[in-house]
Order: sequence, then structure tokens, then C-alpha cells
Amino acid sequence: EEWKDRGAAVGIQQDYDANGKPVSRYIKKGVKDFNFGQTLGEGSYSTVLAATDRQTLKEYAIKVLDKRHIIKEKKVKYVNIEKDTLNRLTDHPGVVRLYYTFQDERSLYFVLDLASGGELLGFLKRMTTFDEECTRFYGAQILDTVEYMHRRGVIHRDLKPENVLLDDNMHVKITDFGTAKILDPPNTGSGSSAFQPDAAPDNTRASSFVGTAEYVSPELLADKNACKASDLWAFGCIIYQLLAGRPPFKAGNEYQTFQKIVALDYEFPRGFPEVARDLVERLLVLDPQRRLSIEHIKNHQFFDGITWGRGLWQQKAPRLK
Ligand SMILES: Nc1ncnc2c1ncn2[C@@H]1O[C@H](COP(=O)(O)OP(=O)(O)OP(=O)(O)O)[C@@H](O)[C@H]1O
Ligand SMILES: O=C(O)[C@@H]1CCC(=O)N(CCc2ccc(Cl)cc2)[C@H]1c1ccccc1Cl
Repeated sequence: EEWKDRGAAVGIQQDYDANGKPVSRYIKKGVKDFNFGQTLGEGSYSTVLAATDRQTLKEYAIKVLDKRHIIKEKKVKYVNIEKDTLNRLTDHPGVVRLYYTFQDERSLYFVLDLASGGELLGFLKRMTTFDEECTRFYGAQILDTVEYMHRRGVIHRDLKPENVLLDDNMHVKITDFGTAKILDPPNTGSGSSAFQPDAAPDNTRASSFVGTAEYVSPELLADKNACKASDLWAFGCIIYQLLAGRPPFKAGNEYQTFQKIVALDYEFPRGFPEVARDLVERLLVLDPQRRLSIEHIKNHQFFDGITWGRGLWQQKAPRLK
């Protein structure tokens, strides 16, 4: 019972016994290992609290989910998807890292990277619009992270400025994977084959789920299925929104917003930078197969000057202006 209440083993400590024989020890973390601090935010089924590990003094964000509420709202599936997705996306600086999970009789706990800068949306609201340099930097970090997710066979499906958090270096930390889709690699016939693609082919379709109205792709509205290119549609909406201060498709209600999307009914405000306009026009394309691929986006003139890869995450974030 003790084992269960304190959650499954969450980490392996590699040690050696007196004779130098390797010994693996399971580290179990539980509520008692943390000092809980302020509430960082509330979700529909969750509360996120700042917390400090009492042994290491490292700071985390701990997402606490109420079991009764989750069961009542039939969201158990989303809890498992969030856990499984985060457990697949463990080695990229742009994804909020999941360190431990544990539970007690009332709650589930996800111990996550603390993104102390809060949501990108918050900064955008305060600035009204970003200049090109900031849009380029944040766009590049978001794209680099989306590329990593796709290579690991994960479609986010709800990319938006609320789900792009910022850490204490003002670098991107993408969150909210409860509605993500894990593309199971195609069964290559012989399961034991040496070559196992780390992700399904690009045009694999995911099951039905609709994200946030303003960022939903036309294919999702047409035939209820999202694909990797659906994340790139949302990416196009985000680039537009950072520079324009509002999303490209926004109407009085969700249905009218959907009508604008499927009709590709949007226009650029006066003064919208030409190069960025060209990029957005090649992303907000109704046919997902004709949308720019990640490789082509990275080579687009708008991202001239960006060093892709590790360098992008070591440089100083531009001051928001
Ligand atoms: N790792 C984190 N670091 C700092 N703040 C966070 C972190 N994760 C979430 N938050 C903040 O806590 C709030 C609640 O996040 P949570 O993921 O629990 O719910 P949500 O996804 O925002 O809402 P919903 O579940 O309705 O989609 C968010 O507003 C977010 O800004
Ligand atoms: O998959 C796991 O890592 C364990 C396995 C053992 C276990 O009991 N749980 C909790 C399962 C669960 C999920 C949702 C609710 Cl509402 C209640 C229990 C899982 C769990 C523990 C802590 C946090 C999240 C989860 Cl899914």
C-alpha cells in the first residue's frame, strides 16, 4: 500500500555495492518530499503550484489533479495521454519536462519544469504586438520544438500562445499535452525488425479532437482528423498573431470563426512585414499537403540569421519591445 500511495517508482539511482557490483535503486518521490508554494494557475481539472524539492532545493511546478473531478468529467484518458506524451518528450529544452508522477488517495501529481515567465500570451497582451526580431526568435524556438515533437511521433493539436510558456531565461517551454496525439509507428510486419521508424509517415491522421477555435486547421473541421501539418497551420496563426496583435481568424462566435477558416477569410493589417506575410501565406494553406514543411519553414527568408539546433537555446532571448 505504501508503494502505491507514494506512486510508482519514478527514477533509478545507479549505485555500486561494496564489491563494485552495479546496484539500481528506485527513487520514490511523494508529497512529503516537497514544500508547496504559491498557486501558479488553475486549469479545468487541475491546480498548478510552485514547489521546492526538500532534499535538492530545486524548484518545480507541480500540477495537482483531483481524481474525483477527473473521473466525473470522464477525463481519465487525457491524464494518461499527458503522462505518456511527456514521457516521450524528455530531451528537448522547448518542452516542459515531466520529472516525477505520484498520487495519494485524492490527487494525482505531475512534477514539471517551472516556467516562471508564465504564458507567451501574457507578454503579447502587454506588448500588443512583437517586433520582427522577437517574433523571429520565439517563432524559431516554437518551430524547433514542434520539429522535435513530430520526430518523436507526437502531434500537439492545441498549439497557441497560452500553451507556450516561458522559463526564467525567457526561453520557450511548450506545455498542455493532454490533447496531443501519439502516432503509433506503422506495424512494419515483422515486429522485431531492426528498423523501427521513430514516427509514423507524415500524413498519418489522428482521431477526432478539436483544439481552440482560432487555431483549428481546416482539415480538422473538414474531416475531423489532424495531422502533423495541423500543428504548422497553428504555427502560422501564431506568427501572424505575434506581429498583428490578434489571430488571423477571429469572429463573434466559434461557428463564425470556423466559417472564416474554411473560407481562408483573413487579411493582413497595413504595415504587416512583407517577408513575414510571405511565410504566413505559405502556412495558412487549406490543403495540408501543400503547406510548407518544417524544413522549408526553417529555410524561409523570415528566419534568415537564426542558428537552428543547440545554439538557438544557448543565446540570450531578445528583450521584448
Ligand atoms: N510548468 C508550468 N510552470 C508554470 N506555470 C504553469 C506550468 N504549467 C501550467 N502553468 C500555469 O498554470 C495554469 C493551469 O495550467 P494547466 O495545464 O493545469 O491547465 P490549462 O491547460 O491552462 O487549462 P485547461 O486544463 O482548462 O486546458 C496555466 O494558466 C499555466 O499558465
Ligand atoms: O500510469 C502511471 O504512472 C500510474 C500507474 C498506477 C496508478 O494508479 N496511476 C493512477 C491511475 C489513475 C488515473 C486517473 C485517475 Cl482519476 C485515478 C487514477 C498512474 C498515475 C500515477 C500518478 C500520476 C499519474 C498517473 Cl496516470
